[in-house]
Amino acid sequence: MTNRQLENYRQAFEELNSILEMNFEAITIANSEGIFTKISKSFEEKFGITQSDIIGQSAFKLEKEGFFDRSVTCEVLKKKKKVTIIQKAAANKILLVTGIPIFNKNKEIQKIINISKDITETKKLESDLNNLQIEHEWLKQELFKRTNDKDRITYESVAMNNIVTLIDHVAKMDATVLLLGETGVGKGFITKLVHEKSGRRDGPFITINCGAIPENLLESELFGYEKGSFTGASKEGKKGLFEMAENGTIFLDEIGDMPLSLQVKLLHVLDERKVRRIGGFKSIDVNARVIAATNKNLKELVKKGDFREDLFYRLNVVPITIPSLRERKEDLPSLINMFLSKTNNKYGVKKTISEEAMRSLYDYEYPGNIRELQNLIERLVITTIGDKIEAAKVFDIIEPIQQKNMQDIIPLKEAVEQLEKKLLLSAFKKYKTTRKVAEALQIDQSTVVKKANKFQLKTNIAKI
Ligand SMILES: Nc1ncnc2c1ncn2[C@@H]1O[C@H](COP(=O)(O)OP(=O)(O)OP(=O)(O)O)[C@@H](O)[C@H]1O
Repeated sequence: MTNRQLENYRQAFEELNSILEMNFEAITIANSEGIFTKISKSFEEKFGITQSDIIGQSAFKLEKEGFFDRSVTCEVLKKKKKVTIIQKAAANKILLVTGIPIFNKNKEIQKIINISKDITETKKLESDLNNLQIEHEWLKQELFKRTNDKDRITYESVAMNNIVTLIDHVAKMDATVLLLGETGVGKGFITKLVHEKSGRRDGPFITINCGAIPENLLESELFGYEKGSFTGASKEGKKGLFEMAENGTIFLDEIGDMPLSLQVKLLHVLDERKVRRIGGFKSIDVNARVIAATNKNLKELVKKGDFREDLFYRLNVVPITIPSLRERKEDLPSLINMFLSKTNNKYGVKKTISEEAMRSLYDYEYPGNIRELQNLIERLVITTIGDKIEAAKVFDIIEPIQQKNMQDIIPLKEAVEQLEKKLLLSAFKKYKTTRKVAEALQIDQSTVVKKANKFQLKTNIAKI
């Protein structure tokens, strides 16, 4: 080698070293066996890895030991070409590494130069952006749902969640639904939901309270009449509600109060899917989904002969029992907040509820269920002078109601059952398990389970 060649090599070596000393790129160099021979100063500084950690070490060994999750040097040696990968390295760093093979004249890999860029921050930003995009999408959907469904169903309880799941499923089928439950639990509300979730949502939603209308009027309302069919009938005749509900849903509220004579007619309409107006001879096709509701025990009415058994089975295709508010107190806080915000909006005020007031609202039994809660919140908002509804105000309203309820004369058996149910509820709230409840009430555990089932207490009963 001439002096000049030697000098050229020395200069090239110095140039390479000064590149490696520069602070902008993190570089490592490995030989044809994947052993690291050099690392740049910036590599040391950026990733806190010292020469002694890596020089003389095999990339294969470091990969195996988990020094980094995958090695670009190994991949270049395998693929024999330039490779770019994302690598998880020490100190939770994420690196974008490009490995460039340097070939000798026999086209064998002589060295591999790896250039690493720290993209930890970029990756984090990318993941944050991704999360934000998901959140944004969710919020958009939620906003859409809320603006398109102003009277959204509010619940937290497992019992109501099961009902909503069932409704989602049943709504799409055209089956008759029978809603059962105490007054004010939301039977009408749920019926509307079934209609809105069904394929009939663009059709009419017709409601009739079968208990509030005199028998002869109810008949003409439901089935319509032909002109001149009775004194006082309009000259043109009138369409009945079944006809008006064409392609939609008809909600027969308080079905338990429907007079027996009309029950026969209703059964006929349900069986034949045809209706005949009063005074008419023509049968008119009926294409309406029927949803019925009652707060009465239909089986008892059947036993007493007040409700037709065949109609009961005809309606009881999909029975859904909505539990009372007492049995799903988990729903109370969100219902209270929802009614509070609705009432605030209605009256243009911004009342809040103190924690203690919230607790007293929670402890109340709500014989009138959600309707009573709704009215109670409205009364509280209207009668509270300041901005905060306090417990004293709640008691002002609740206590007289409670006293009134106590004064009601009801059959002794019913009163005893009410007390039993109340006791069981309080005991479950406190003791959680049937064993402890049985101990506290000094009865058998099997009696506790039997009574909890009888009263449909949807407590998460742990049978221990
Ligand atoms: N889960 C709910 N979320 C929000 N509002 C509800 C809910 N359930 C019921 N409501 C509201 O409570 C009130 C009473 O409900 P609804 O009239 O449907 O009860 P009901 O069981 O049909 O009563 P009744 O047997 O006396 O006819 C309504 O104003 C309804 O909008």
